[in-house]
Amino acid sequence: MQSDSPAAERRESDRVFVLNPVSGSQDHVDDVVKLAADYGFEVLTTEESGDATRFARRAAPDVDLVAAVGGDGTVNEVVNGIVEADALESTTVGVVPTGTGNNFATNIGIEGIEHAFEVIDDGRRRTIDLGLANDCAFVNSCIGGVTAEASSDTSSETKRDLGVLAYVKNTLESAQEFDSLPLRVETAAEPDGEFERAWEGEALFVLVGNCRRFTGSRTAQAHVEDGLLEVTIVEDAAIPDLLGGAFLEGLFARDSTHIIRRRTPSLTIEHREHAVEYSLDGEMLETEHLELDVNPTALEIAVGEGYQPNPDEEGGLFES
Ligand SMILES: Nc1ncnc2c1ncn2[C@@H]1O[C@H](COP(=O)(O)OP(=O)(O)OP(=O)(O)O)[C@@H](O)[C@H]1O
Repeated sequence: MQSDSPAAERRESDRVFVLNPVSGSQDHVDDVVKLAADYGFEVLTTEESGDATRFARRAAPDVDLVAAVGGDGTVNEVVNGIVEADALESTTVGVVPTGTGNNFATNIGIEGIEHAFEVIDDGRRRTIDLGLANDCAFVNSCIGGVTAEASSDTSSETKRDLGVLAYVKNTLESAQEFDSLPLRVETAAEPDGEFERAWEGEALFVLVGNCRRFTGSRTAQAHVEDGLLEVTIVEDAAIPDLLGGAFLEGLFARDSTHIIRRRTPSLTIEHREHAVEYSLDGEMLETEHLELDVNPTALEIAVGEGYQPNPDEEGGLFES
């Protein structure tokens, strides 16, 4: 395997922290740098978007662990760097939550900055599923149909309380009219022999969760070691329901005629006319044809004591 860094340039530490100084409220840099020095970990600070991927790609072949210090977007960049270095098997990912939403960190039981250092130092390790969208990796979710403008307008408080539903809520409240998406979504057969299915129609949003479920409630974490993605299609026809005063969280939590849920190891999403903007853990990807897969239990992560692979043993709302 080829490495970007010459063998002579061995790292100072076998754990490298990739720090995004502009994530979240941006007041975490001094604390993180001090903690890293106390623990003897190396810190690489990003200067622009894309640096976290580059730093992780270069460091991964030489180290045991690369930690993302930031929010979900930084985790996504770091994981993609490790994938590009072809170093998934030998690299653990740590997460220090200094972002705005920190959904992934919450899902894996990381409670704060100091806790993250303790977990990275000697906490549990688990291997979780890794989502792939047209060969780009994602850990939490892939979302189509929620506009980038809506994302940037959403307040941090709403984002923290509702996660991705905050964007949906914001879009519904601010948009004068909705551009529905004429989509065809094909979900593949489950490993246990369930047959494949296709859905075709006008969608408002398509939400695909690996470590994320779109109920907006306590069980917002999906089963992340089952080799499956949880797909939620919100049909255009759901708009009157969504605008009719129904609590968004409640609507997503129960069955609805216009909300389709599937669990599948892979799927394709096709737009009949033009490219759609998808958000992979908050990082944008524009394409007409999206292929989504799971690389089962491919990503080793440092998890907190509160992490549960399967948050609800009952399986809940999803059909295969
Ligand atoms: N030094 C930098 N300057 C500008 N942008 C950066 C820098 N480093 C990283 N980025 C970009 O910042 C973006 C946001 O980062 P991130 O998602 O980690 O934080 P957040 O949006 O505050 O948190 P969350 O996604 O959890 O709500 C990412 O797209 C990343 O590429």
